[in-house]
Amino acid sequence: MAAPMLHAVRGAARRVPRVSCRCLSGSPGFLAAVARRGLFQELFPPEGPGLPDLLLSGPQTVYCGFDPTADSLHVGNLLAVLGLLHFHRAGHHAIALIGGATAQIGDPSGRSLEREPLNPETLESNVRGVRDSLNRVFENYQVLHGGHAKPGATFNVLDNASWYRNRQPIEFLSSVGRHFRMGTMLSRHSVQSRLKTPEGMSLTEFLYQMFQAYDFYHLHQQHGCKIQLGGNDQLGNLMSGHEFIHKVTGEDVFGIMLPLITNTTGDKLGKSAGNAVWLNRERTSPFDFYQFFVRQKDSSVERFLKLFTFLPLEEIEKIMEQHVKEPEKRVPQKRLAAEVTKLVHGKEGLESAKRCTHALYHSRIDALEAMSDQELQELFQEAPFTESLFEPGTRVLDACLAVSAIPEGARGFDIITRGGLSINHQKITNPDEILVPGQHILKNGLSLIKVGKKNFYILKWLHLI
Ligand SMILES: Nc1ncnc2c1ncn2[C@@H]1O[C@H](COP(=O)(O)OP(=O)(O)OP(=O)(O)O)[C@@H](O)[C@H]1O
Ligand SMILES: N[C@@H](Cc1ccc(O)cc1)C(=O)O
Repeated sequence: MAAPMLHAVRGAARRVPRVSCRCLSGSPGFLAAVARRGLFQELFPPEGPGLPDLLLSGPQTVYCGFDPTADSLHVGNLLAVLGLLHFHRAGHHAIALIGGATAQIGDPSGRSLEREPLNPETLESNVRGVRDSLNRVFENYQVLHGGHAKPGATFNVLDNASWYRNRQPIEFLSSVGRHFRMGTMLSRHSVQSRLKTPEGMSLTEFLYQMFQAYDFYHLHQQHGCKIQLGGNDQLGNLMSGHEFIHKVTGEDVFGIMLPLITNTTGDKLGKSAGNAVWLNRERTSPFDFYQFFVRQKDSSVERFLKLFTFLPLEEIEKIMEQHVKEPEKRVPQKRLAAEVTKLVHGKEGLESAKRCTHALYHSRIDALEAMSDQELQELFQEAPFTESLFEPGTRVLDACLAVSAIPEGARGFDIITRGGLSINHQKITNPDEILVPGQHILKNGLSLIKVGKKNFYILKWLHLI
């Protein structure tokens, strides 16, 4: 069936101020509460009866898009997912939109170079990975915080490839493209900054804003969606959606910008900067994920507790008061890490992260013994993993040679006698010592061999009696 022609509503083509954001903390109710956490930073457009009134009028539909340009979401994107979950808690309908179509175009916002095109297999596996990130975070949120959500709220994951699949380019350009003005599109920051570079910008990327605007329109028509969330690099795209929808329906829709999470050098955490902390275990293990938050500086931990957790602000205040008295305990960092790891990897993921922390930093044998093969490989990513048949009478020296932890001959022998070796966190100085199950070999069949300060080797013994 042909898509209906879109007509501009008479008198609706008004000009929207180019940069018109304002702080939300003065707004009433739910918006103010989330703005106080620092999560909802700015609103677009600021004038008119506005978003606060719309939210008071009943449950609304809100969306945020994620382009599957990698096979997992990351910590920067998590903030946008949390924005959606705050809406869900307040009884609204949240849509996480996977940009299966827009990822093939590539958003120029915040990028100095055009993205490489994605081949169909990579795209398919990225869509799967992003869907997995979104579903897992939502399932964990349901288990941990679902009891606080107002009844009736929904959370859906959609893919914009589903509404572009059967569109014809000529029909699309003639019905949608004619509502976009070149001057306005050219004025976007994402376009201006790229036009100044020697490579310039392709038509494909230039048109990205039209597709994101059309997504908003589609969700507005099909799901009554009037609110779009995005990091503050998305302002231009949100404005395009607002202008387009206003032109063809005469209705007002809203954009809410979230702050961008940056690293210590001020770069946006994400795929493009190559510094992403991923939400999928295959890319960042629960242990590394947990440690990322444990390592946060005192200067950012309070802000992160407000942004990345659902802890009430009063509780965060108390945690910070305790921190002033006992900073060495790093209570806020540990609480932050525990809350976010639970949300992303579930309770089991948090337990795994803690087991790995105890095994690595506190030399705890019981933690090492309880670790699965997957955890071991995640924790000692660089460590060679060797499987070997156990034979009674095997010496420490034989085990070390089997995993090439020491060189053959006198040099290897010396490393052990001079105290450079430990097995399962116990120092061993006699190369001829016989391996004893229960001591050198843990119940899970493991010997963790360490040479020097940080060279780990994992030896998994098979056929232990
Ligand atoms: N570091 C970040 N802090 C806050 N929001 C972020 C961050 N990174 C991405 N987002 C937001 O997540 C949403 C989805 O972004 P997208 O899928 O394009 O990822 P991205 O990391 O921005 O990609 P890239 O780094 O390749 O530009 C957008 O609203 C974007 O603004
Ligand atoms: N343009 C967004 C992702 C997105 C895709 C489609 C949308 O409809 C909305 C947002 C980004 O790159 O961060």
